[in-house]
Amino acid sequence: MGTLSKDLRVAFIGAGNMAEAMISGIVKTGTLEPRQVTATNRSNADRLLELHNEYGIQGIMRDKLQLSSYDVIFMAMKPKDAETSLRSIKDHIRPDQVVMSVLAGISTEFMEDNLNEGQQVIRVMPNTSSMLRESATAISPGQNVTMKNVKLAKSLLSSIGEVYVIEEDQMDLFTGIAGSGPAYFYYLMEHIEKTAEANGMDVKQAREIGAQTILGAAKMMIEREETPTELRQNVTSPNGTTAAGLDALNENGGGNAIKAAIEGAMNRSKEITEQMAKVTVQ
Ligand SMILES: NC(=O)C1=CN([C@@H]2O[C@H](COP(=O)(O)OP(=O)(O)OC[C@H]3O[C@@H](n4cnc5c(N)ncnc54)[C@H](O)[C@@H]3O)[C@@H](O)[C@H]2O)C=CC1
Ligand SMILES: O=C(O)[C@@H]1CCC=N1
Repeated sequence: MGTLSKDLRVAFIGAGNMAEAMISGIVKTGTLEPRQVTATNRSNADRLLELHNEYGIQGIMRDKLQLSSYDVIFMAMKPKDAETSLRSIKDHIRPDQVVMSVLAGISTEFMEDNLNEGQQVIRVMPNTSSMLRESATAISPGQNVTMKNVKLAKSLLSSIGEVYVIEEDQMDLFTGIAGSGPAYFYYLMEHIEKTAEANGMDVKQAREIGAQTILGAAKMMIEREETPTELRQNVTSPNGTTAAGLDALNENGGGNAIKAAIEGAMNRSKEITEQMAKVTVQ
């Protein structure tokens, strides 16, 4: 990916978990210098100071933020605050500035409807592994965005992990798999720890062992040619321990639970889109 300009300036509106994960990835990889990044929120000055102390970035209260001096403006508040926030920025930005939203369920159409005609927008779905440069991030460009700014988005976001340009109608599914996905693995880990502890192992040791096992399996799927089914079969000896484990997983609805989790998150993303459309119509 191309080198980013030392003059590029990026603002995060909303300074919560997702903004921090992205800021950490962007700054700690040296992709942008801390002076190029600003975070803002409505009223929590302590939080802005915390981000300044940790990453060296600027923390500026929302009413003091000079929006016109940023090339990229990340919307990183909750989806319910999207409409008010978009409307509050629309008359303070130029069409050549690009608004990138990480908000689940907020469509490029919704962004464009709540900003001025011709505004460049990109819908982004990262995950919190951005913090360690391991996000799986999707982007879907809006209708006014230039190729130059799509390239800029790819360069900037590749500093926090892998970037996929996808059709926007796949964004809800992507959110179910990757945006929400880390939580499924943390939930899995919580159960590994509980089970290990109940069977006499130290929790800290169980966490290390479980995490190394998840990491190893993820690397096998990325680096090897075999399909997940082949990889699973390679672990599973006839009448062995894995077969017993997988039988128990299936008897307890393991496969269905994974499908339900992804579709549950996907459907919630669609529902947010529908709810927001109703809000705008009223
Ligand atoms: N947490 C995650 O794993 C992911 C979150 N997202 C999206 O990121 C967004 C933020 O999520 P989190 O960081 O987890 O939430 P959070 O609750 O940790 O942070 C939200 C932040 O927005 C601020 N805020 C709210 N309204 C504002 C306004 N009008 N102006 C300025 N700041 C405002 C809040 O003060 C807070 O700092 C959500 O829309 C979510 O869909 C997307 C991908 C993954
Ligand atoms: O739970 C949520 O709504 C956000 C979006 C994807 C991950 N976290």
